[in-house]
Amino acid sequence: MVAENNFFSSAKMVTKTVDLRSDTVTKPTETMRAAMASAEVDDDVLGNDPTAFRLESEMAKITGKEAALFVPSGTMGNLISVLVHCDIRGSEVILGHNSHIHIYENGGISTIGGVHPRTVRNNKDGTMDLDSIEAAIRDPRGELVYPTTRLICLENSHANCGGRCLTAEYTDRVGEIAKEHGLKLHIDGARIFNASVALGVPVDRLVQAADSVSVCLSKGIGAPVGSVIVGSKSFITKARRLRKTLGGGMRQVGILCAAALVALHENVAKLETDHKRAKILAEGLNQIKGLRVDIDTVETNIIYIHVVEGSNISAEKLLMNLEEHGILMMRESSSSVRIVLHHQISASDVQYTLSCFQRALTGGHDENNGN
Ligand SMILES: Cc1ncc(COP(=O)(O)O)c(C=O)c1O
Ligand SMILES: C[C@@H](O)[C@H](N)C(=O)O
Repeated sequence: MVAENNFFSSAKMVTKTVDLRSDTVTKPTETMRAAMASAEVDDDVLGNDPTAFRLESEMAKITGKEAALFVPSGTMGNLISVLVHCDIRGSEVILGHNSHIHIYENGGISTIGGVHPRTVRNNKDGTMDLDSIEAAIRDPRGELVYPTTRLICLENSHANCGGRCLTAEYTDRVGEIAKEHGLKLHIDGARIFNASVALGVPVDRLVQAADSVSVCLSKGIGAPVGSVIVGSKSFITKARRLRKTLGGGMRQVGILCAAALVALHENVAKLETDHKRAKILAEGLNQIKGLRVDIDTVETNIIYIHVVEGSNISAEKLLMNLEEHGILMMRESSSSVRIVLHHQISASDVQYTLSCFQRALTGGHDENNGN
């Protein structure tokens, strides 16, 4: 009977699902599905799929770069970019110790590209100290024993630093350091649109100093699949070849690019609302005993929530309790969880989430289910 009671009580608790695991969880909208169904397509390996070409042309214009290339994922976008810049054995890339490329991409730049990572500590705001970057550049006089630095990578907005935004001025300074030392600069711009909206700075200005950028279409702007890398024409020519080598050349890819064009046209404008709702949710969570959120670090759509010492629940248990109410989130550490907002999270979802947190933390009764 207990099992049955548990079943009924847990079944009753899930009144709706609020998926806050990531901004990668969005489902294609009806407009996207209609665009996919009617997309003009052709073989994008033998030539240029016309819809892919439209998307790539638009992304080159938005980012202020000469050319662009659609790729299946942000991970492949970063991998191709690093491997194009570091095409000589013994190359080394300077990147953040907390960067997505270094932590969440299976070390692909090393295992596939033979590129050596040299990490510099990320500050809480996603930057790396300029003097630390410069100090990490290998002295050419040590070429007998050192790898050769060829690339610096930044990430904007910075996912693991809570979606913090790098300013154009900071990026320009890193670009100057790269140029002074004959290096290239790549930006993992998975959420560059979020940074652009949060800072009120156009994307092309934010990435002006970069030789290449990988922009995710499947994150904040809600396309079902894909990323676009941008750079010079010669960079994109090399990237296209490497995409094929890695198995990323797809045929009638316009079906996916059609949805991405809808995302570009319809969802960039929604990012400001995502950021406002993130702020409202962060401020509400910060009022709940047992939780701590550093409100000032919530600049875009990502919130890190710390379960403080002395609270009556662990991060694991909190995730389980919330999941019983249909609230899905990612565990960040033994004492913290992550929330990512997106255009399919409504204002009422934010209020429902806050009420579920309140109940989970205070063991409060669920007024809807009387338990
Ligand atoms: C900052 C950042 N870069 C790159 C990626 C990789 O994108 P994908 O998941 O499409 O491979 C992600 C994933 O969400 C990300 O958050
Ligand atoms: C988990 C990570 O790989 C993914 N990029 C996300 O932010 O959800």
